[in-house]
Amino acid sequence: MLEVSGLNSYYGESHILHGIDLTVPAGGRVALIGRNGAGKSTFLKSLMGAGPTARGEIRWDGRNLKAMAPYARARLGMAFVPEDRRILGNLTVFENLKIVRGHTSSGRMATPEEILDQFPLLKPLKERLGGVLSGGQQQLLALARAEISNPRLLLLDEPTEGLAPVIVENMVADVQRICRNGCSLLLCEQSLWFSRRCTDYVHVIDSGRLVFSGLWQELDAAEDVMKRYIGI
Ligand SMILES: Nc1ncnc2c1ncn2[C@@H]1O[C@H](COP(=O)(O)OP(=O)(O)OP(=O)(O)O)[C@@H](O)[C@H]1O
Repeated sequence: MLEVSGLNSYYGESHILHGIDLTVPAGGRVALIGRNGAGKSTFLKSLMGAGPTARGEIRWDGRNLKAMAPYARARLGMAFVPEDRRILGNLTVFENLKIVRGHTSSGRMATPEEILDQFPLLKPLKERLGGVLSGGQQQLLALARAEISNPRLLLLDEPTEGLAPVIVENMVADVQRICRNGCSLLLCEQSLWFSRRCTDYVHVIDSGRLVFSGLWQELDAAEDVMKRYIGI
């Protein structure tokens, strides 16, 4: 479904990503893990065409996305949840969900009420302004907002950063449910605990280069990679 090959990304003169090859098949659940500054956010922003200058191939169902604006990529079914979540602070939880538009190839979109039924921690906060939610509540809302658009691929940028363990545990169940409903996942994370529960395949990135790609059990066996790039 998503095929990236030879991706190089730049901020001005700064060359951040170096020749990334990565595929997310339909129904696939893929993690990209790495330390702060390794290039995870830059990779997701490159996929969305939002920020860095990207060279190389980004294909969606075989179609090159190069000339496509971010909103057009979203309409293909890519739902990007950025690290800063972008919740609209002056709108309520309900309104934040109400304003989402689905991608054109999707079937019927869920209603905000239906989505809130899936997020029991969010449901009682329906009338609360986005700006007064806790970090964890905002992250759940960002996930609900992504799910309501009925995406084919969910792109999550460090969803667990700064969140309480109980929220993170809840989020595992939410992400697993979204994937069970047929959505593919590309998860950028530093949390190994969360990543291994949500994905089957893992890439490790360091200084803008992939230094490992394989199954989780293969990563567990690659002690040098664990020590050198993940600090375990
Ligand atoms: N807008 C920008 N302009 C210039 N350089 C940037 C910009 N955003 C990020 N960088 C640099 O690109 C490199 C990769 O950053 P990126 O945010 O992609 O890393 P990351 O793996 O997502 O880590 P983090 O968890 O800290 O966000 C870093 O060296 C960072 O300083």
